[in-house]
Amino acid sequence: MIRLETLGKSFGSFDAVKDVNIEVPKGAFLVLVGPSGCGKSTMLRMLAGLETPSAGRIVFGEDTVSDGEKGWTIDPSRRNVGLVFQSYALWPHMTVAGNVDWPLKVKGLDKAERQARVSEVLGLLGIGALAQRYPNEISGGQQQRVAIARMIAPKPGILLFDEPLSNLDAKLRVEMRTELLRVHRATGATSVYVTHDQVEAMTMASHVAVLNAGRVEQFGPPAELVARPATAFVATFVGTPPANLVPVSALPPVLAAGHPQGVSLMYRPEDMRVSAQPTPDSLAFEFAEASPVAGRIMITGTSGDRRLTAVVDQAPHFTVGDSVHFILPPSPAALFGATGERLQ
Ligand SMILES: Nc1ncnc2c1ncn2[C@@H]1O[C@H](COP(=O)(O)OP(=O)(O)OP(=O)(O)O)[C@@H](O)[C@H]1O
Repeated sequence: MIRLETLGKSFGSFDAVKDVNIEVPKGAFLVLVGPSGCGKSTMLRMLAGLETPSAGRIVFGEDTVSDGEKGWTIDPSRRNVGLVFQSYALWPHMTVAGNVDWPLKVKGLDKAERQARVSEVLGLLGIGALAQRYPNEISGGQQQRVAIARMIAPKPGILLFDEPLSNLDAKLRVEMRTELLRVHRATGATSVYVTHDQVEAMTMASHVAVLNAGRVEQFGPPAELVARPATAFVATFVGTPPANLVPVSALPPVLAAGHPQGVSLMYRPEDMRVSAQPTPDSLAFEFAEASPVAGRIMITGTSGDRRLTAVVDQAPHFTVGDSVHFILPPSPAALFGATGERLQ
């Protein structure tokens, strides 16, 4: 179990992480997701013990491992965590087996135990055949597997991942997601995974925390975040594609009627249709692109810095720059207030 209680971290007067309250059970796969600079890495560094919180507490199981009020934190090497970064940071002068063996040596295991564990984790990651190669003799994806093998070898209770797949190409990234989940399950450890990629977050997580400017906007299972976003930020951040948010002032009069000023209305892409001709319930945007998604077509339009997307079965042929009329459903899927809070 990992519990974060009113956790905060300030750098001078700047709050990088503020008032975070989260609890996940043992074996959970928690994903911290949010835009660049929202505080994800700072949270992970606090979990790893590389950074002391300025406020609140971090509790692993029954043990408080960091206390912001008292200003202390248990050393990274003594908190039973494994950490994998975006860069693999393998030791270039050691073989694959040597890299994975190193933390076991540090832990003081005897040679027979170490050999058995190295071959077990290399097997788990499917890289047993690479044991005697050096890091510069294997691919980026293989190097990342070695980094993960090295992390799990000493059997940490908590696995921490900081954007571990972002250096890999798109296809390998998708494969490695499945691999990582398999490894996570095989170890029985609780994992915390940082990414700015919401698709990665939604496909991997048992629990997601969406961060924005150092605060958790919403915490819950991925399906709940998509079905019932708590804030306008979450609504436009999660989902494939994310939902559309339209200020009431931009709506056609027939749809704006009855809604208070200042609110924004959420429309799901799959509830919208597109037309080459205007209708009383449509919004005119400039056609930007059409792309196939799971047997359907995703149409994107732009207007200044605003975007709308619709996912439809059929659409007229548009070329870039054409007017595309997005037909909105009679009722929005949700309503958000001026400061982004959910109204209904
Ligand atoms: N040592 C530091 N001193 C001052 N400010 C810092 C320090 N470390 C991080 N910050 C600031 O705290 C905020 C959060 O940074 P953090 O690295 O946690 O964000 P992130 O969500 O991981 O971003 P990214 O996805 O770009 O890595 C940023 O505005 C960053 O500039």
